Amino acid sequence: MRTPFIAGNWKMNVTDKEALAFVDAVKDRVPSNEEVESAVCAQALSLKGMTEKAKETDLRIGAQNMHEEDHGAFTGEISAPTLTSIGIDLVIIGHSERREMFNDTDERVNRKLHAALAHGMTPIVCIGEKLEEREASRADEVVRKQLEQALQGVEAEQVKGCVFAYEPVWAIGTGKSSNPEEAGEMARTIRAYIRDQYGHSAAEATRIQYGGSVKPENIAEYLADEDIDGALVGGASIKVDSFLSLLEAAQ
Ligand SMILES: O=C[C@H](O)COP(=O)(O)O
Repeated sequence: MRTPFIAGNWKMNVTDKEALAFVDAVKDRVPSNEEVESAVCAQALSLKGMTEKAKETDLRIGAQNMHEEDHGAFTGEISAPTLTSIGIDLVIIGHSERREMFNDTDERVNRKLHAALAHGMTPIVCIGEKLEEREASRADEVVRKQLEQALQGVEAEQVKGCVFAYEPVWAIGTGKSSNPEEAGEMARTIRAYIRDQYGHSAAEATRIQYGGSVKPENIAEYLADEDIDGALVGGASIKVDSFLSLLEAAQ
C-alpha cells in the first residue's frame, strides 16, 4: 500500500515572506506522514527559512529544480550539495516549464536524476505529453520515451525511491484537467513500463502523481484510481486553506 503524496509546486508565485507565513500556518495542521505525505516546493531563496520552520513537522520542503553538476562555473544555478546542506532532500526534475523554457532536455533530466539519487534526494520526475501529441495518439509513446531517457543507467533499487509526476502539458495552469480515467490509464502505462524494465517490486514501490489543474474539488477523483498515488499541484497549493483541503481529500 503506497502512502499518498501531495506536493505543491509554487513556481515563481510566492515571495519569501509569504512562504514563511505559509509554513507557520500549516505546519501543525498537516496530516501525519503515515496517512498522507505533504510537501511544498518553493523558490530556492526561501528553502532554508522554510526548512527551519518545518523542522520536526510532517511537512516536507522541496526544490523546484537543481543543476546536474555538484559545483563549477554555473552562474545562478543551485547544486544538490547546497540543497542537502540545508536539509532539502526533495527536488522536482524535468518540469515541463523547464523542458520548454530552460533547456531541460531528456539528457539533462537524466543527469539531474543521477545527481539527485547520488545525494540521497527524492526526485519528482515530471513527464507528460503536449496537446498535439495527445491529439496524434502519441501520448503513450512520448511518455515512455521520456521515462526511458530519464532512467538511463538508474538501478531498480533507485527507481523505488523515485516519484513520477504525470503532467499532461495541456492541463497545466489551464483549468483543463485531464479526465481521471485518462490520467489513470497513463499511470498504468508508466507502472507497466517500470515493471517491464525494473521488475515487480520497483513498480509496486514507485509513486505516481498526477498534475495539471488539480484542485480540492477534483483531487479525490484522481486519487480514487489505484495507480495514482498523489498529486503535484501548482495554483491550488498556494493558499493555506486550499492546500489543507487537498491534504484532507487525500486522507
Ligand atoms: O507542477 C505543477 C503543475 O505544473 C500543475 O500546475 P497547476 O496545478 O497550476 O495546473
